[in-house]
Amino acid sequence: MSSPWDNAPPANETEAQKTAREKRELDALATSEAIDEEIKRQRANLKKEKGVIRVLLLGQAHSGKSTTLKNFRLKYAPADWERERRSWKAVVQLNLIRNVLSILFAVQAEMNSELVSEYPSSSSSPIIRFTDKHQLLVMRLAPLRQTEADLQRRLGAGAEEFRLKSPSQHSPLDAESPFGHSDAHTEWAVRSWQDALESVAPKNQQPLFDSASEAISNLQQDIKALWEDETVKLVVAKYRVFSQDSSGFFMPDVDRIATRSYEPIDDDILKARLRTVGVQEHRLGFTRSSDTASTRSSKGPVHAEWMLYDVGGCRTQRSAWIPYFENIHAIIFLAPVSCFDERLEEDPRINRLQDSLFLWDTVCASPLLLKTTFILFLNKCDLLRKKMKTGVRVKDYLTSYGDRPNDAKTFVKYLQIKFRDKLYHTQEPINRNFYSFLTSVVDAKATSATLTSVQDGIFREHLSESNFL
Ligand SMILES: Nc1nc2c(ncn2[C@@H]2O[C@H](COP(=O)(O)OP(=O)(O)OP(=O)(O)O)[C@@H](O)[C@H]2O)c(=O)[nH]1
Ligand SMILES: [Mg+2]
Repeated sequence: MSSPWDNAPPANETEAQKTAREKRELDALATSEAIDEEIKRQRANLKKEKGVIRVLLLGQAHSGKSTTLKNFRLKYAPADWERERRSWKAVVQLNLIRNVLSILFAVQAEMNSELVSEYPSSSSSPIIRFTDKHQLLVMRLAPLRQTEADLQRRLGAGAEEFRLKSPSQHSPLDAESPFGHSDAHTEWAVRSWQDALESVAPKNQQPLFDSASEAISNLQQDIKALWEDETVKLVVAKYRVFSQDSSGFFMPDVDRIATRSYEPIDDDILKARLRTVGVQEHRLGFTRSSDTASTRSSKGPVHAEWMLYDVGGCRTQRSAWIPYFENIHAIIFLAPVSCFDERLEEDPRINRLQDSLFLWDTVCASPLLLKTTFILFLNKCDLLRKKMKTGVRVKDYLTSYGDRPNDAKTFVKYLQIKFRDKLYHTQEPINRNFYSFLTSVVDAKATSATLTSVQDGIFREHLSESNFL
């Protein structure tokens, strides 16, 4: 197509025709410039998108992936963090209600067993005797079941507990086969973490007097009485109500949380448990001065965009990870170290630490990830330290640990080497970028320092792909 400037104006052009032609030409020029601008903008966007550093958070369910993501947002996206703060209220309330209902479940099971047997289950265990007070507490707290159902409906699939179907023998990447069919897609189309939070976000800045807050605050004293009761404590210990994982455990905070005006503090948000369903994308922007960004750069401030992908870690969700392996710059792999004596929720025959090691093996062996930076978080060190003090022996669950000292420090060192060796031995000996950290990602202060190192490491490795301002 010829440009409006190609043709000379006709010789017999009138003044009116000349004005009209010049207007047409000016319009055409403006349109052409607008198109050029749009192309330039799109190119810049494309370049920007190309410069995005993509980071994938991997690990089994409950390993701490979403909690790590929360730490990234707390540190690098404080405005988003503040905007979402009040939406976490519903999640914390749901976690607290689940704590109460778990206790009630155990109390009722014990009450029923009292009816069928006159004898305590073991002669060494203390005798549990209920009174009318306990019957009354069970009755008064029963409406929390309805509140749980309401909150769960508002929060969506992430708020649903995992339900065991039929465990079968399979690879750690999938319920059926590493790359084949699984029931992941049945859970795929549900709402994301952000959608879930938006659905419960307060519509204005006024305190939220919703029905859940009302119900919980009305029962504050009963919840407290249940938690502090000596007989109930025996039941909680006997049924190991909170033993496997302390995820979303808020019972000691009843006074603060079970009030109408409750607003979550940072620690509550980090502790709150909301299962990730599918894969969720979170964009983060970093601007740093060149001297801290990299020794290789002598230019001004460096701007980088990161896309963090948080995935569901449950076995049925893992096949959804594979498409994200392509073009990924870094993987942050969460391996919870306190779970060496625990079993997978979705397949109770499998030890959780073994599952983490298998999963790490499988991920390291992927040919798509040869140039990817591997960052290992040996997580839940706080829970490991507590567990080791109770005298649980690692070698009873991990025979290869042998007669090494049964303390947290020796054990995490042992795991650090085990994971590192697996990374270096799964492929031809090539230089793979590897960093490992001992973490407790519910500790925001300590995690902040770790994230600075992580950011430095990824920046250094992938600086050429970042944008320079
Ligand atoms: N004490 C302690 N709790 C932790 C730690 N890391 C995570 N948690 C808690 O463990 C629970 C599960 O953590 P998430 O971050 O939701 O786990 P996830 O890996 O995202 O799990 P999925 O979404 O199911 O794959 C949450 O309640 C966290 O607060 C830790 O280092 N120490
Ligand atoms: Mg998650």
